Amino acid sequence: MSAKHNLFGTHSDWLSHTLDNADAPLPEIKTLLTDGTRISRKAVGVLDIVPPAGRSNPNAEAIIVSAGVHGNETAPIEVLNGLVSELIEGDWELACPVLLILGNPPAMVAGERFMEVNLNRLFDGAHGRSEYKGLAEAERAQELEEACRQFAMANPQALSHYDLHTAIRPSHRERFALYPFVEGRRAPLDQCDFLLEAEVETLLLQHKAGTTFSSFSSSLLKAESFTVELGKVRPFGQNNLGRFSGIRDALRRRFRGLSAPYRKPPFDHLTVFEVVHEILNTGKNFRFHIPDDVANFTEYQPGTVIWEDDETSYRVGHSPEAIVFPNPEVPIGHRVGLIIRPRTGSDENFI
Ligand SMILES: O=C(O)CCC(=O)N[C@@H](CCC(=O)O)C(=O)O
Ligand SMILES: [Zn+2]
Repeated sequence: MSAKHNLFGTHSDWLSHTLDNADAPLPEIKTLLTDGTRISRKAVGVLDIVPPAGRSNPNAEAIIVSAGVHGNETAPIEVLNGLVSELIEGDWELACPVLLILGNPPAMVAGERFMEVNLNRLFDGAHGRSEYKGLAEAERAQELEEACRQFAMANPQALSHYDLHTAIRPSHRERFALYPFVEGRRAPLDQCDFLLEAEVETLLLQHKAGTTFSSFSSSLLKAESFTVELGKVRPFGQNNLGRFSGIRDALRRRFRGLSAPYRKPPFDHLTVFEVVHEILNTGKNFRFHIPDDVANFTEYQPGTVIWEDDETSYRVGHSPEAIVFPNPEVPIGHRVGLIIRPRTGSDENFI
């Protein structure tokens, strides 16, 4: 079934339509696929897709998947675009409502992480702060929050959100997920199974709520949300998509409402770390003592000074700690990196 539809104008697919209309305030447009699946393009890069009434949703769920919240993290964008093309071509049938998002189209066109301000620091209402007034990324954060809210209200099933990224630095662990902090929350077994199915074998437990997209959906929409890091930042067309087949196949399986496959080695258990410290650029003569290009999960021994400023410093505690996302080139108040250590006493079945 090759569906005739008007979603992408003259463009061959969702991604080329999004890139070509990156700055356009397009009105909502709806279409019906030949199998009765309804697709609404809510805004540029935002597709709300609902299976036909009466089709069973065996996992009783609704799913939000976002990519391109950072414009230069292109592989997950290509993965999501491929899944949309498959669905529209009728290669498989959708079982559950999905909201698919390409987060920052102007930054995708520019091949940049962001244009004026990091979109992934503007959620959970942070877009309303006076310093972000009038910035396109603040408006986009608000638009995405609203699209997610409407989707969650229209679909009261169990909600999951996967915000797909790739990392700036190399990494000793190629794929890892971050689980936003919500008081008392523990990652359910079926979410751990999904991460392993996607070949994500490492989980980082955040220690406090933040203003990322996954933190917003987790705390405000009560979704099971994860930021998922799937490899390294590369420009469009330069990704080895073979390295992203895990997430592609796992998402397709979920979209089709199939049950999870059994865990298979080497992806049969998650290694869990907890965030123990968030490094912020304090602006008070802030000095970062980690080289710029160090790989994620590089370990530091007890006593190592990680950063200092004119008032305070951070030193590794009694056991080794590792760095994730080292990046001192951020504005004052923004995250320079996360300090993590292996979680002790984790329960294999219920993290
Ligand atoms: O590689 C890097 O330094 C950044 C990769 C990235 O964009 N990571 C996300 C993580 C969001 C979270 O903490 O959930 C980000 O920094 O926004
Ligand atoms: Zn990112």
